[in-house]
Amino acid sequence: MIEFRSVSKRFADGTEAVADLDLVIPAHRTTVLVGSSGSGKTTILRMINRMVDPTAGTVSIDGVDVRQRAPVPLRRGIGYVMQSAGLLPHRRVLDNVTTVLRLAKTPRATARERGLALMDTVGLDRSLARRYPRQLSGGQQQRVGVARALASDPNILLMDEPFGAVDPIVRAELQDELLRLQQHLAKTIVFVTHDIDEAFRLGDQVVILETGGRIAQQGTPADILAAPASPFVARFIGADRGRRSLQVVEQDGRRLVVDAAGRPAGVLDGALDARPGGGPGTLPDAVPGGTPDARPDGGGRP
Ligand SMILES: Nc1ncnc2c1ncn2[C@@H]1O[C@H](COP(=O)(O)OP(=O)(O)OP(=O)(O)O)[C@@H](O)[C@H]1O
Repeated sequence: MIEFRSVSKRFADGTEAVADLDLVIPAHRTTVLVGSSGSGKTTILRMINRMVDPTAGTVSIDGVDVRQRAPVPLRRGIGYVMQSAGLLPHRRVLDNVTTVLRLAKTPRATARERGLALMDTVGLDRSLARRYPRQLSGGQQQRVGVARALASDPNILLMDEPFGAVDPIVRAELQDELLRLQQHLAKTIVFVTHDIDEAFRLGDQVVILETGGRIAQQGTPADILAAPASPFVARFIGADRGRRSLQVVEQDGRRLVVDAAGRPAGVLDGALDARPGGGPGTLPDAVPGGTPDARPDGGGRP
């Protein structure tokens, strides 16, 4: 668990990036910090691995104040992924992935094996191991960045707008990959983004920040969608513009879900009201297991 207690950060020029922040980040979950530019997200993230030290308050990991830890070993034990991937341009992909292992004097063959296994983990073909970063696509570079961050098997992974520079399709792929990875790895992930859709997709906990790192609302995506805590939050999540409202319309005998602008978002699964008398929103209370095919006697089909 990572805990911020009464944490403030004032930079030398007087900018108060974070003011009196109290925040608990649970272990083995993904917490997403989301907010507009300048709301202090990066500063909060960097106080965890001491790239920035607070001017007041304490940041602790599992009850230990991070200031009791020397910055370099602390950082080596915490994965960090940035928007630009931050790869070393003159080193091959595999060498980038194994940077931390080499610093820790891991034997060459062991580091190599681990590096290749990490490439598998993040969905990178091993044939790319000998390429240089410039010979990869933006999405592939980000995967290398994630593999490198996982190399020391850290408990904590800090991700600062990691998918901000890739196109929407690749971004969605990377988000899927992260969700898949996290199911197996269960790291404590702190993820920074501007994008509320990305926050809702990835976050077990979402923290919406206003200027000065003030928490406008924190909770699960469902909590926040169901009850935005203020007009600011409603605006931020698009609820005030009806952007989040979905409706069901009938077309060609199928029931489509459309968004506020009338764009199709999907087809409503017919299983919910397939029985006689079923209407919109009817639960399948007469069908054990949820769908006819799931009946223990196999009686769903003729
Ligand atoms: N080294 C610094 N010196 C002075 N001010 C800084 C420094 N780093 C950040 N700030 C200021 O602190 C505030 C918070 O910055 P921070 O980068 O944490 O915000 P952010 O929410 O991550 O923004 P963005 O989404 O644009 O990256 C901003 O006003 C920024 O200009």
